[in-house]
Amino acid sequence: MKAFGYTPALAQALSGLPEAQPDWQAARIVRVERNQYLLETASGPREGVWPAGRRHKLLDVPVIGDWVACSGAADTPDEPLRIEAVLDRQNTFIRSVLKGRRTQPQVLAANVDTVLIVTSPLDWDLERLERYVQAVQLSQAQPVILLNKTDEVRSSLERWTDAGLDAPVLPISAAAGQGLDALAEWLAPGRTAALIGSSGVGKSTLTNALLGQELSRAGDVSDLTGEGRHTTTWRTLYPLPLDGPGRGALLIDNPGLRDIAVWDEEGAAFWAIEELAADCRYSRCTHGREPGCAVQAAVARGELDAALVDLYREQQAVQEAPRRNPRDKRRR
Ligand SMILES: Nc1nc2c(ncn2[C@@H]2O[C@H](COP(=O)(O)OP(=O)(O)OP(=O)(O)O)[C@@H](O)[C@H]2O)c(=O)[nH]1
Ligand SMILES: [Zn+2]
Repeated sequence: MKAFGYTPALAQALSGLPEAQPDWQAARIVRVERNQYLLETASGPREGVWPAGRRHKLLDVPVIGDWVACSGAADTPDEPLRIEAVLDRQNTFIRSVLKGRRTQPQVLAANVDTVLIVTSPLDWDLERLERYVQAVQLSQAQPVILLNKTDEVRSSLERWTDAGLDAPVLPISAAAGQGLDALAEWLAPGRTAALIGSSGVGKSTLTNALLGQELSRAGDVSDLTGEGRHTTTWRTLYPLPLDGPGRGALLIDNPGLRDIAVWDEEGAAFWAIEELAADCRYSRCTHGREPGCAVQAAVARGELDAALVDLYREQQAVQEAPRRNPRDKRRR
């Protein structure tokens, strides 16, 4: 599991869960399709289930890249493991989705170290790239810009590589396999990377170049689930070959995450709010006027935009409204 990024801190997080049982084990979610999960465990891949009907917060559903605690006897390898809890996330990538007339956050991936922002000379948009670099930094991941299709460029690349972005700009050609060795600095065994970029910039071509093989995605997924080609809801975490330019890193491929248009600073900031909320005095803090609110404290310190907090609170209110009982006692 070390190749999948397992660390002693995760073992501690698991045993530190208040409800942890001695037979629980850690696993990483390497494929998600609707409610079906494929897990990487210490003894290899296993199917996993997230029990339906469980009460949970919207952002607590296991997603691709998550580390989870699972129960299930090791001597019944054909039975899916039961996902009991999501272990503390290093970060999450969240997008806003429209539910009715409101937007609400949806987690796309967790525990991403490096975000490869793919662009090309034709796709280049400095302001948009600046926004994404900032969003990636906010989520504590490292942004790396890949300027693809440089095999088509005859002039000097300086106007792109020296554009003043707060992230490295690596000229590559995914199609010709050029420039990929420069990624070595960010890709290593146990490190997780995700690809984002507009349609047509070459993300699939790059994924194939890093994997060293052509992926037939629909076929790949139906192998696991028996579902057909119409399926488009897969999310996968691929271990890249050690001897290739991906150097044994893990690559998350998620159609939702790829679409740069739907993924924004707002999502990254929501992650920051969730993290801060763990330190609020009340476990059901709404981050309004409660004493000891860590979120409002961050606003007061100027570390968090008050408007984003308002937006977040609005979305939480909508999401929690049906279950909130006014007589519920506040828990510490
Ligand atoms: N010249 C050149 N063409 C490339 C390169 N990489 C990709 N292409 C071409 O660009 C087109 C789009 O590539 P894809 O890999 O499908 O792009 P994508 O980002 O996955 O696109 P979506 O699936 O729509 O998100 C294809 O025709 C590729 O052959 C490159 O390095 N150089
Ligand atoms: Zn609070």
